[in-house]
Amino acid sequence: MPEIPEFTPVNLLTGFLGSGKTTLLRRMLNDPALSDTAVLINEFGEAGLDHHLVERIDDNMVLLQSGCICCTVRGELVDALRDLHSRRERGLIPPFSRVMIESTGLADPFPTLSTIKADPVLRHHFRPGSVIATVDAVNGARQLDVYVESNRQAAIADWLVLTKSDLARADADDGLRERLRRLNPDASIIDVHDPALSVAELVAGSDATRGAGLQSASGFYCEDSRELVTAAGEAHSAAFRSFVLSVDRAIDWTAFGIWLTMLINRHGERVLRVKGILNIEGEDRPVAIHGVQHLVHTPVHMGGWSSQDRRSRIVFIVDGLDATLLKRSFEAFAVAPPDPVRAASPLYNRNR
Ligand SMILES: Nc1nc2c(ncn2[C@@H]2O[C@H](COP(=O)(O)OP(=O)(O)OP(=O)(O)O)[C@@H](O)[C@H]2O)c(=O)[nH]1
Repeated sequence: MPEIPEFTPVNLLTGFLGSGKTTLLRRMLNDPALSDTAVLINEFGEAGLDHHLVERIDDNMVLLQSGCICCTVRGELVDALRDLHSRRERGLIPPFSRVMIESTGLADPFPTLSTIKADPVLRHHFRPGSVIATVDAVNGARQLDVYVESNRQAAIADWLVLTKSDLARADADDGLRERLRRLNPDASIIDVHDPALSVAELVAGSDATRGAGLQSASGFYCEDSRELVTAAGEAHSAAFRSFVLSVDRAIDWTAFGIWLTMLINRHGERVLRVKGILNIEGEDRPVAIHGVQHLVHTPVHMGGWSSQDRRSRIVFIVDGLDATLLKRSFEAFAVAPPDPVRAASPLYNRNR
């Protein structure tokens, strides 16, 4: 039975879209040292997938959806934390001694942490814990150039965890580290593949560095989307949109692959994130797909379906792309048509 601290630390796992937050969270939750962790997952989009991708769904896991934790769903965050505390007090859920929040890839960490300190109930039971920010070694430099959210996340972190160094050019890592060091000299920088990385240390953090992070970030503000100012101070109109494509029928893998490749080749810069759980023809298990701008990760077979709902769902977060056109092209090219149509279609007979 874990010891319940007087003030339960609330750790924040932040980092830009697709930078590896859920992957790191899964690793943390698999570590016995962190088994007594309640988890709040916040996603920017119409349909959250991360709680499926973590492949752990229980009473100590809460999904905060349909908005960004630092602005539109801040009230939901307060309610969720109060509810977790109340259910723990009444013995309705397994006791937990820390909370981990995985924020959206667009969230400003500062309002989330200040919410915990400002709320009249929460501040008696919880305290801000360490902030862990994942930074993608492939896309991170460009994201820092263009998206102010990425700078805010890195500036407030106690730990900057470099991800995807295995996919990046060897020299990309040095430049990125240097840049992160200038942005946040107090943070510890570690590569996610470094054998010395201890997830228990990540959550321990230090009050001293956290205080510095909070102050340096206090001038930042959050907009859920739309008009933003870049780190360089230039006006930047970022039309972030999130939408989900959902399909009842099984998807033809070849047709889908061609469609996705064409989309990324043409519009990769503007596809900030694509992630999906797909029901592929001839496969019993769901397949998870991930893309971040021009980088498409190797698809992964998941353990199994978590419910009877076997629809494919693909979440997009785009910057200035027309969702209607994208949906139309998806339906035209990527969705497996019913059998009689398929038989007559050269596209769907390819590679068979
Ligand atoms: N090769 C490699 N792939 C990684 C690494 N970290 C994450 N990925 C992959 O990157 C993709 C996105 O990872 P996620 O963990 O879902 O990223 P995220 O930050 O949670 O994404 P959002 O919640 O959408 O912002 C997945 O395909 C991961 O398997 C890494 O260090 N190396």
